[in-house]
Amino acid sequence: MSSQSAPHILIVEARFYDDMSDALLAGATAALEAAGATWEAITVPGCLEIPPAIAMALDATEDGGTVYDGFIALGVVIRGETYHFDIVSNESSRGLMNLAVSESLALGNGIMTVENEAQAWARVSPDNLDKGGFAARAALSMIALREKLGN
Ligand SMILES: Nc1c(NC[C@H](O)[C@H](O)[C@H](O)CO)[nH]c(=O)[nH]c1=O
Ligand SMILES: CC(=O)[C@@H](O)COP(=O)(O)O
Repeated sequence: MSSQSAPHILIVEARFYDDMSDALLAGATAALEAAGATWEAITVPGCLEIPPAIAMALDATEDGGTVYDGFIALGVVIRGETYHFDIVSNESSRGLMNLAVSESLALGNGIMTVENEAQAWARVSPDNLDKGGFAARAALSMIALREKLGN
């Protein structure tokens, strides 16, 4: 991205909880639009699918597809009765971190890993902790950093 053009962001949202996903997306897009960034969003079933979706987008870019200056991962993981919470939480985070480091991605991680719905709502709501907006601002900050570093 040249310093004159607006950053273009890919939002990958896991709509496991539709209403909470709406809140995260509202916060993230409000932050992007406030910064003058453009964005597009794709949806995956759950947070485990977010890292491979980003990898697919990167592959498509290499094949002449859309260039994304940054990425935002949005989702909610709520602990249930089994170890699956740990798998979904830890593996989605590991996948995102592996991609971000290996591909030098400007990535904001807006995946909430919480114990219950009350904790989730406090974090997804744009008029509360607004973690969707925070993830968007993190991605934008990393784009600016990458520009400053010259790559
Ligand atoms: N329990 C939650 C999941 N589980 C689904 C996985 O993310 C994945 O889609 C499935 O294992 C098929 O590969 N996903 C969430 O995003 N949030 C949850 O609370
Ligand atoms: C985080 C999850 O995968 C969770 O929703 C699954 O619930 P459970 O552990 O009760 O199967």
